[in-house]
Amino acid sequence: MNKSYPIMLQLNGRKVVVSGGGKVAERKVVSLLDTGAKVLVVSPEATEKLKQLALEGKIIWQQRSFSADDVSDAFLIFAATNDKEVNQMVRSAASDHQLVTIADDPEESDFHVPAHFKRGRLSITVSTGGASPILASQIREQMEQQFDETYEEYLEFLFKARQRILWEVQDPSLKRQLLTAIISPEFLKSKNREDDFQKLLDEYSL
Ligand SMILES: C[C@@]1(CC(=O)O)c2cc3[nH]c(cc4nc(cc5[nH]c(cc(n2)[C@H]1CCC(=O)O)[C@@](C)(CC(=O)O)[C@@H]5CCC(=O)O)C(CC(=O)O)=C4CCC(=O)O)c(CCC(=O)O)c3CC(=O)O
Ligand SMILES: NC(=O)C1=CN([C@@H]2O[C@H](COP(=O)(O)OP(=O)(O)OC[C@H]3O[C@@H](n4cnc5c(N)ncnc54)[C@H](O)[C@@H]3O)[C@@H](O)[C@H]2O)C=CC1
Repeated sequence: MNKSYPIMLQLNGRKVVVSGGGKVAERKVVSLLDTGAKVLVVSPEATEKLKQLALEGKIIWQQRSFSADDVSDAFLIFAATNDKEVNQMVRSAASDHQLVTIADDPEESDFHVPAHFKRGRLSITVSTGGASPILASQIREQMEQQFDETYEEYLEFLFKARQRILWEVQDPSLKRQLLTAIISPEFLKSKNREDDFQKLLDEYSL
């Protein structure tokens, strides 16, 4: 049974330590870039991409082997070296309250990274609980087709329209009706969402 609990973490300003600088480390680091996390990569070698990110000041790369005190004030920790013993050393260096993921040991990890993508405020994540990362990746690709770029603007519209409904409508059932109406395919496809929304509000004299 999969007992894991899905959450969206706010990492802004938090320290995230990645041990290892290979392709797995790179994939995890790239997906951390827009979170505002302070990413420290500790690894004797790094991919070209990681080196470039370090040069641009987007991450810090310390070119050396992992040492236990690297994780002392980290919020999230990725053990992503190709050395099982080093990865276990990272696990042992962390305290119980720190969140650790070990690239080659899902059972001993506090969290897994799901396949994911964003369309503005919409975030879609897919987890197979370690059964098949490739299936997770494939489902993510299918979802990317279904929820294409148009969703970014649509979500902004929904956000603003919802705020207005919450402010202006007192009656709970009308509120629900309007909140449901704005997610209809007509609004998704409309070229004049704001006008259509205003017309809808006018119908109810709002
Ligand atoms: C448990 C988990 C822990 C974690 O890393 O968080 C984990 C573990 C392992 N992955 C392994 C292999 C591969 N992982 C990928 C790809 C991804 N792996 C990701 C997540 C996760 N991988 C977590 C579970 C997620 C879930 O199942 O829901 C994704 C979704 C997210 C990301 O990494 O950002 C990203 C796709 C991103 C995307 O496309 O969207 C590929 C495909 C490729 O590289 O193209 C392969 C090769 C094919 C294969 O082996 O299946 C191995 C064996 C290593 C070895 O052989 O030594 C282990 C260890 C083990 O299973 O023991
Ligand atoms: N969780 C996942 O998504 C996946 C996990 N894996 C597993 O992840 C691990 C890493 O895979 P890759 O990135 O492909 O390997 P890689 O060989 O490309 O990179 C390994 C990195 O670890 C670094 N390293 C080695 N010893 C170190 C030490 N003592 N301290 C700090 N860094 C050290 C190396 O310099 C190198 O940068 C493997 O154990 C593999 O089994 C592989 C594929 C996917």
